Amino acid sequence: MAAPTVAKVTSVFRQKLFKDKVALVTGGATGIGKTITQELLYLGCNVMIASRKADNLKAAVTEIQGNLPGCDVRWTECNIRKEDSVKKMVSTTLEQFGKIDFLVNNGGGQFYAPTSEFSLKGFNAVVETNLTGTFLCMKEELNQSCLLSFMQT
Ligand SMILES: CCCCC/C=C/C(=O)SCCNC(=O)CCNC(=O)[C@H](O)C(C)(C)COP(=O)(O)OP(=O)(O)OC[C@H]1O[C@@H](n2cnc3c(N)ncnc32)[C@H](O)[C@@H]1OP(=O)(O)O
Ligand SMILES: NC(=O)C1=CN([C@@H]2O[C@H](COP(=O)(O)OP(=O)(O)OC[C@H]3O[C@@H](n4cnc5c(N)ncnc54)[C@H](OP(=O)(O)O)[C@@H]3O)[C@@H](O)[C@H]2O)C=CC1
Repeated sequence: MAAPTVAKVTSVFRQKLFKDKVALVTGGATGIGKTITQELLYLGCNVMIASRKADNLKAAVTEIQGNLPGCDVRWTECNIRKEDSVKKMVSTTLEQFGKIDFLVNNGGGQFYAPTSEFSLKGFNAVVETNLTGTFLCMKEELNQSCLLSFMQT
């Protein structure tokens, strides 16, 4: 007897619950963001993933398309710390998909170090990414389109 096929992507929610919705996921090429992206695709969303590293984004799109054949996942480069880059990310997504229903503010991170050894430049990089970057994404989404925003950082 053949071994049962194990689904690579599943959800506790009904498949196609978000049919034809559009989601924009920052940091969607890696880690938690990639997992969120795949669940949204499984639920029927079309998804734009965005972050700084084009190589990561391209590799993620290829991997995800292998896991979920026929899904519509695309990528665009963006540094969420830069306002012009965020504006371009949002306008590119709207040009390609026509709307944005969900914004997932997943892009971000931190350095692991004792406070005594943490440089001000490093601290500022974390604040500019997690706080300012998330603010810029939410502001631009609200100005150009978005209905719902999920905070994570
Ligand atoms: C503490 C428990 C938390 C548990 C919950 C959270 C878990 C997680 O977040 S899991 C991991 C998430 N992923 C990451 O953190 C991935 C890496 N993070 C990023 O890429 C973030 O965007 C970033 C904001 C943390 C980094 O931004 P980025 O602009 O890419 O940073 P730079 O490389 O340009 O560095 C800026 C500046 O900071 C200096 N620096 C490097 N390491 C440290 C350190 N340990 N402490 C202080 N400062 C550090 C770095 O040297 C740069 O300065 P210059 O070298 O003078 O340019
Ligand atoms: N793992 C954990 O235990 C926890 C994680 N978190 C948060 O969840 C989120 C995802 O973390 P995780 O999946 O673990 O880590 P990852 O490092 O895999 O994900 C971080 C993502 O953020 C992107 N990113 C970082 N800086 C920028 C930027 N300036 N502009 C655009 N994108 C950026 C990275 O892409 P690129 O480098 O290509 O820009 C990367 O894809 C982060 O915000 C993290 O702080 C929160 C609590 C716990």
